Amino acid sequence: MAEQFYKDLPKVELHAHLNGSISSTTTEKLITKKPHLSDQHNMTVISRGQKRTLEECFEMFKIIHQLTVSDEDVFVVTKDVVKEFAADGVKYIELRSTPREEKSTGMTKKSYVSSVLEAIKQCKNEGVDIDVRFLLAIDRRNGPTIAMETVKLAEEFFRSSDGVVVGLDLSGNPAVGDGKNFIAPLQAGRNLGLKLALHLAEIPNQNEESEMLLSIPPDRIGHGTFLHPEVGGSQRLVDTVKKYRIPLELCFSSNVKSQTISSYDQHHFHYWYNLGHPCVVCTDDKGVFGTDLSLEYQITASTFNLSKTQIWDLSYQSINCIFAPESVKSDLKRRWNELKPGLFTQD
Ligand SMILES: CNc1ncnc2c1ncn2[C@@H]1O[C@H](COP(=O)(O)O)[C@@H](O)[C@H]1O
Ligand SMILES: [Zn+2]
Repeated sequence: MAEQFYKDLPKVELHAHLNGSISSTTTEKLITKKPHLSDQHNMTVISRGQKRTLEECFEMFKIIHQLTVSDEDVFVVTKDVVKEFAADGVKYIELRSTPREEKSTGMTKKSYVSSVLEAIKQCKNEGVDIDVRFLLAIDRRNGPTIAMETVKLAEEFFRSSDGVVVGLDLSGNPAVGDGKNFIAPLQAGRNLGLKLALHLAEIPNQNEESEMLLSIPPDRIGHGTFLHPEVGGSQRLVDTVKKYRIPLELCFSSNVKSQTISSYDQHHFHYWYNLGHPCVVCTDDKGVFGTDLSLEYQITASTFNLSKTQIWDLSYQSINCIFAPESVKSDLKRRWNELKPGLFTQD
């Protein structure tokens, strides 16, 4: 549990996968309806001090996906996840999720997205204090044809969701498939006005793929762990990211627990933060990695010795990286400034 300062700090969450963000309370709720999966419960979260390989994490997602197989499941999960982020002091979130179909329950990719959006709408109507936007995710293991279908679906909801659907994500096991196959669908999405948040260089030795994906260019980068030369990336990749000033979504617990990074102090936050490059602290999968955004900010502060003012600035700067329009950014900045005095008179 994070200290009160980090909980009270108003925060923006820009990298959260819906099915990776399910809390153990919600998992229990889902398992009650699916007793045959009851022995899977402890398979959905990596406990404190434990680690897995990234490959093992993707096995965990297969188990979690068995728990969310109907529109009702997706609706329940979205509502709970949104409320949990709000309770943690997150004021603006961009959730992302891969539309899935399930013949046995009649769930289609379209109804999946509708269920997510309905849950978001209900949270708003209930007065939950958080602005929620949504990115449709492309899972790289499903290939470019499905990716193009996802872009089409995103386009439909982009037009009809009153600004809630703002873009596309490229994710999934980075060791599967080739990123260059997704350039065309991603570019098509971009031409439609959808913003792009792409997982990039989450594992080593993907310089060629990273270079191609950066040429689009994306609006934000997920992880970017192996972009810089010190870890086998290249100066050219760094220069491209700097040239376009593409913000990085950084997820400490995710990278350490899935072992793409050996320890917190080795995290590439250090490299990019020292360059003055936009860095956004995120959770990735708060359920799987047993974390929340407050804790991720606290880890950032304690690992890199950042003052409360520096942490405040980090949170404030993240507002510049959201996909919602400028007017939303101004509103959030006003909100942050209103909350600031209360936060700094506590000690
Ligand atoms: C740990 N690092 C990661 N790297 C890449 N992709 C990840 C990921 N963590 C999650 N996902 C992606 O998000 C899906 C689960 O949420 P949704 O079913 O879409 O809501 C995973 O199946 C994977 O495609
Ligand atoms: Zn991710």
